[in-house]
Amino acid sequence: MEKSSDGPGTPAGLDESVAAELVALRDSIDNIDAAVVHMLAERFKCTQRVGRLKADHDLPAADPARETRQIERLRQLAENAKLDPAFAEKLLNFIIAEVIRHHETIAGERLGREGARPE
Ligand SMILES: O=C(O)C(=O)C[C@]1(C(=O)O)C=C[C@@H](O)C=C1
Repeated sequence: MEKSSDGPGTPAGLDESVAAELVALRDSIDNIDAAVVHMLAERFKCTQRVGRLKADHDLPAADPARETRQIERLRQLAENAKLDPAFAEKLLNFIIAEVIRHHETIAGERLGREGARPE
């Protein structure tokens, strides 16, 4: 049987059909990862606008009631999609924590500019 000895990232000595399947699966993973990055970039564009809106109107960075609804909704979506709901919740919390950090930075920058402004 033919053995694959090269190919980027495929172990030497791997059966060719196995190597081909691995490459095909990794192609799909790369496409999915690219989609995730683009989706996240779009989400952060939205949340940066939310952050500016909140800073302009003196609203708190975090909205725990909204987060509770998002987590409930995402857990349900995950369950329907056969994805571990606990993982979905952890991922959303991770993203939201970063968003809140951005909101706080924006609010801090606004405050800094106001403080520097002559009365
Ligand atoms: O919807 C908001 O108020 C946001 O600031 C966005 C967002 C989110 O990333 O989804 C982030 C922080 C809030 O606690 C809730 C939700």
